[in-house]
Amino acid sequence: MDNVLEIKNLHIDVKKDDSTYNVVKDVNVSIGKQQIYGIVGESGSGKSLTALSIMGLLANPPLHVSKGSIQFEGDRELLDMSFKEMKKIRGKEISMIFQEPMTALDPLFTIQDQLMEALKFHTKLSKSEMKQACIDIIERVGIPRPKEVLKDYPHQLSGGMRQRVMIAIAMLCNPKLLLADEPTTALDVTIQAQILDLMKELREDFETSILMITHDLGVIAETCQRVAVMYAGEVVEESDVVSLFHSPKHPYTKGLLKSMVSGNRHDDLYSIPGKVPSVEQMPSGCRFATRCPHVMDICHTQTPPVQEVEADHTCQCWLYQEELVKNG
Ligand SMILES: Nc1ncnc2c1ncn2[C@@H]1O[C@H](COP(=O)(O)OP(=O)(O)OP(=O)(O)O)[C@@H](O)[C@H]1O
Repeated sequence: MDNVLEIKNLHIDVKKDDSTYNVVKDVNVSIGKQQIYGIVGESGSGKSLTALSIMGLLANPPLHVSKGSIQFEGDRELLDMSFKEMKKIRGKEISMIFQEPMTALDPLFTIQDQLMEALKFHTKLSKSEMKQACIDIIERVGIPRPKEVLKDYPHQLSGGMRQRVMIAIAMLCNPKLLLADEPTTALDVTIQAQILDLMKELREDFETSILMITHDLGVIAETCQRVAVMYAGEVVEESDVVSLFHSPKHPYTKGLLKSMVSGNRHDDLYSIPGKVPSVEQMPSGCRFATRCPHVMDICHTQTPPVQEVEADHTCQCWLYQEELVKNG
């Protein structure tokens, strides 16, 4: 499968006071055409920063990409593009939707104004063609009474409808890649399922690839083909979704799965002990060592290499480097 996006060795640093800390380290992710690719991890694992760096929207300063490459459609290096070049790509070729549509939609403008703004910037359609495009996309994302809804302001719509509007704006120019950062977290469970179904339909209709960012393995199971598990700024495991759920390798992934299963059963709720380390207190060696039930001496001092543990399934953990561990 051809890739629409390839992130290679991405490093993001943050400046705090007079020091520089690493927040995203050596991330490698390849998203295939029309694939839904998931990034999963707890809060603070670097998921959003990875997505923002694709859009060229990292808050710089204090954040900056210190190393790596992000190639769009084979040979277009996003990290080398100027602000002006990225502005042309954002909303047209790569779109993004966020957790809380209320913060992304402008409360002072109608839904139609906000859709028109994107069309005016990215297309040369006439006014009547633009109006029709607005009606069509609103209808396509499953909003009833499109003509009336276009005259509404964001606060007049429910949370689920606002998220549909965000998706409509994102899909308006038929992007090749949609970045979805926790798109259903703020919604109740039934609406969550509807929005995920809508995204799966749109991927097929628009032939779009989707990067799904979530802390919820349920969302990954429901929508994605491949997945990267991120912890403290690193991808600790990467594979196709079936392999991850049936044969998880990294102790962190196993912990996430255990908390998901016990959460569904409503019995003793399991959570991984401890919390993601702050950037100032990042452990040397394996970043998960302080929380890992299988921790060994080497984990505290040396970063484990990324290893292919099964076909097309990688893991960054000393447990899978037995020979190295034995031989010191
Ligand atoms: N503007 C910023 N200034 C300083 N540090 C930041 C900034 N944004 C993020 N960070 C730090 O970078 C790390 C990764 O943040 P990021 O938002 O990517 O995590 P995340 O996995 O998306 O979590 P969440 O789901 O809570 O957004 C966190 O430790 C966070 O404190």
